[in-house]
Amino acid sequence: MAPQLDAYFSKVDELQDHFIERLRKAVAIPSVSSEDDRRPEVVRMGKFLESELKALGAHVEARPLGPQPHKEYLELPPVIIARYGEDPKKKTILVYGHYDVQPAAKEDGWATEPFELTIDDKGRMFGRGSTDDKGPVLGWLNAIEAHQKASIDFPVNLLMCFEGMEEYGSEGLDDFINAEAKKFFKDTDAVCISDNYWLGTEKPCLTYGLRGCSYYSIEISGPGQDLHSGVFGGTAQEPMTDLVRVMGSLVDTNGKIQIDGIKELVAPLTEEEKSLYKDIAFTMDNLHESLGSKTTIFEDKESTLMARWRFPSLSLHGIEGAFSAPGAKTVIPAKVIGKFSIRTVPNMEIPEVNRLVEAHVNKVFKSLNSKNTCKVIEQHSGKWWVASPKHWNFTAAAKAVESVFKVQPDLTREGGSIPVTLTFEQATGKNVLLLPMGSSTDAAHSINEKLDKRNYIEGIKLLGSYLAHVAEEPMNES
Ligand SMILES: C[C@H](N)C(=O)N[C@@H](Cc1c[nH]cn1)C(=O)O
Ligand SMILES: [Zn+2]
Ligand SMILES: [Zn+2]
Repeated sequence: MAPQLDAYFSKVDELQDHFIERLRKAVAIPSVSSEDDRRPEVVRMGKFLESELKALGAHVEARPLGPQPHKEYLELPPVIIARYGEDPKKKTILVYGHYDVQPAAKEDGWATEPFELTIDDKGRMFGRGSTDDKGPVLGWLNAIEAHQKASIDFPVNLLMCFEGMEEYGSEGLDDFINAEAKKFFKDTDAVCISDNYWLGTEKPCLTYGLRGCSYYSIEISGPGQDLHSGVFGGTAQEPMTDLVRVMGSLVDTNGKIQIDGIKELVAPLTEEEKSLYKDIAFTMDNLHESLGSKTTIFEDKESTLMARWRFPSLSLHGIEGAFSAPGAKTVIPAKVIGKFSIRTVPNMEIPEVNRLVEAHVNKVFKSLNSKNTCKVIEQHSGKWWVASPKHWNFTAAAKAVESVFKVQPDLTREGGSIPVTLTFEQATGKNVLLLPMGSSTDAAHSINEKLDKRNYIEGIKLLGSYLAHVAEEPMNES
């Protein structure tokens, strides 16, 4: 190992308590992008990053994105962009992350307060955003600080782009990235995103593919107001009765999407691709552990990985306007909005998926012969992404994994979505790599989200080591 990396790793170990305190401060800011009344907290989180970056000597700008589409009364949180280093002899790496989080409330079933970082005796650091994506975002800041405190020259110029709306479909960011591609991001040689997870708990991976996500709502309304079911039950057509039928027609218990035409859009599976899955370090036990049960659709790892990475899935998320509190309220909701999303894969095109979804919902609703009104709305869509893992950007990351974890990483795709990945690739024309920090058991988006202390600290080493290897890799584009 290069002596400089050795010194860097030691400094990261020495500073670990300080880095955990930084994460504690970040988790304490409930920057939930999907809740209107939490918007000031999202802005506060952006300001926190801005001041931490300034303290590290980075050039920082908070760029406004204007009003939120469909919610013009709300300003989008700013994108925090920063530059650390401006040496023309060094490569320039653009890193992206998000500082917003999914909603969380103790009543949802959290064992600890979601916005208080709580560390247990196994070194698990619980808190909303710990793994998605505050830990990885702070990882870049921590890497800068460890270089400074170890008096090691920073190996690259670092451009940073941290957004506050990722969990709400990255509203406004595509236009921003396209507008800045030839300005703030013009020197970019490669892009790195740390916002996904290892497949298991022991072996790191490099990720070269993501599914897209198209999110819809179905709005069914009828009565002028909520009704007493004793007075109106049996006399009024009920929106909820229609909605559960329409939602129930979208997907079956084994995850099979029931919308005509969807499966025909999926790229056929080749024999060569099929053979890739058997060598991936992943077991059904890994899945059972992260799932918290054995209620899987498939019994084998190959089918499971394919279902997660290269086939579409449709998930039902919830019903707005429905009675959901404990107890037994005898209400007939007047208007209900069902939410679902489709994870998309090559070669599914967004407009075609939208057309098939709309046709299906309208057909099923019509078959109910209901006098209620039904509308399907596309909330947001992001396209799938698949890149070449043979690029020097991936080679540098693989060497970094070996230097920190002493293993060769698996090359994986991911079931989740990071809509701007493709935007960065297209806008900069450069290779994008996903370099995860967290593990499969981190429960991102769920209750009891956590990041293991080991993943955080070794992850900071990984990010710094990646930058050191990037500096040394010849730039043969492939
Ligand atoms: C993988 C990433 N950490 C993530 O959680 N992304 C979200 C992004 C999203 C939200 N709506 C649509 N896409 C996800 O995959 O759900
Ligand atoms: Zn994320
Ligand atoms: Zn997320």
